[in-house]
Amino acid sequence: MTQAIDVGDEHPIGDLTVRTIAMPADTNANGDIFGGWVLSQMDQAGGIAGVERAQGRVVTVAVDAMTFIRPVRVGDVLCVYTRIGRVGRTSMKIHLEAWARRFQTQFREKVTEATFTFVAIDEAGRPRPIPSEG
Ligand SMILES: CC(=O)SCCNC(=O)CCNC(=O)[C@H](O)C(C)(C)COP(=O)(O)OP(=O)(O)OC[C@H]1O[C@@H](n2cnc3c(N)ncnc32)[C@H](O)[C@@H]1OP(=O)(O)O
Repeated sequence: MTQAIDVGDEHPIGDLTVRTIAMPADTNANGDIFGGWVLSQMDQAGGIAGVERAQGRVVTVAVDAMTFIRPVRVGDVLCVYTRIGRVGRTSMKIHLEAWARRFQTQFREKVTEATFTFVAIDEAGRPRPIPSEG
């Protein structure tokens, strides 16, 4: 695979957690990809990072500062990067960035960013303490 070229001065921050392709079924009436589809990919990426950090089941409790910066189009490869932020007793903030590698090009652009809060839960769905790292 050829190296991506980031458009502008910014580069992705965090671990690449989800990488997927935007398909025609995910479009809105404008022909662009639904914001909800992108949000869903970010939620899944946050869930993966959250389960790893919390060593078990987590749920999304809040989505903050969701910003849609640029549209995603059919054929773009969506790459979601995650970074664990503040960890509380049972909850944690996960910072997410989604970048689109434009269809059949090397160019990659940041399309969305957000901070999600996940809560670690037990088998009964009740909050449980997040283990310390390591
Ligand atoms: C509706 C849906 O389907 S959304 C998609 C999937 N998500 C879900 O189903 C989650 C539904 N929500 C829940 O099950 C519950 O709200 C739970 C289990 C997440 C939390 O239950 P609560 O009774 O609110 O727990 P509690 O008040 O003890 O809070 C637990 C932690 O979450 C944090 N928290 C609760 N609500 C919020 C919020 N709106 N924003 C940020 N953090 C929050 C608390 O500060 C606490 O963090 P800490 O332990 O690190 O200090």
